[in-house]
Amino acid sequence: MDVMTAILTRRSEQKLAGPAPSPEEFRYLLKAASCAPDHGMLRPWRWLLMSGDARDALAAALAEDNGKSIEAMRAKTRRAPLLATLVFSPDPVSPVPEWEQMAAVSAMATSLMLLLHARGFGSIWRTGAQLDAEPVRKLLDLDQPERALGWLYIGTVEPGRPTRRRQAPDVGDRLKIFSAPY
Ligand SMILES: Cc1cc2nc3c(=O)[nH]c(=O)nc-3n(C[C@H](O)[C@H](O)[C@H](O)COP(=O)(O)O)c2cc1C
Repeated sequence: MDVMTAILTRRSEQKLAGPAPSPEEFRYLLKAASCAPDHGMLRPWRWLLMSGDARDALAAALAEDNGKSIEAMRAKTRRAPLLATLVFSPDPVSPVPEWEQMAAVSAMATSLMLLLHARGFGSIWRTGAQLDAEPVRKLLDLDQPERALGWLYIGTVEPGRPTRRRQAPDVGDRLKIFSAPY
């Protein structure tokens, strides 16, 4: 799949079943995604993969935080066979400002989503108010200044579902050709 097709046909997928990439395949795709632009090549991120019953530990942490039932939270964490938590691990002493480090994480994550899509996997990046909840931080073993940036839900879109090719928006009003005032 060429890059233009990958970009125009990738969509956030709510309904995802198996199969999901194996840890080895995820690692392979991540290696490529880590070639995204990254000032200082700091790679200020890490991923935590959860599948099978291991997803229930996150459900328990979410339930502990919001007081809802573990079953209700399990229904969320089991929406895809692979749950990949994206952790931002900024380098606090680097001369590269934190916002640039965050931008590098976003570039890597977008590249990964496109690579997953090109390989036949669907994904959606989900966030929410509970990312900073103490039980979640504890489960993910987050140390300051780390913070979770969300979960990539990964799996396979149901077979036969038509592609939802995007109509690329007209962004002409966001573009100006600068001409020097002299
Ligand atoms: C940082 C980030 C956080 C997101 N959080 C959520 C979320 O919590 N729930 C959700 O349904 N989608 C979430 N999304 C997905 C967007 O809603 C989705 O990309 C947008 O609607 C455009 O749809 P598309 O990805 O199919 O083009 C998130 C996307 C990004 C980049």
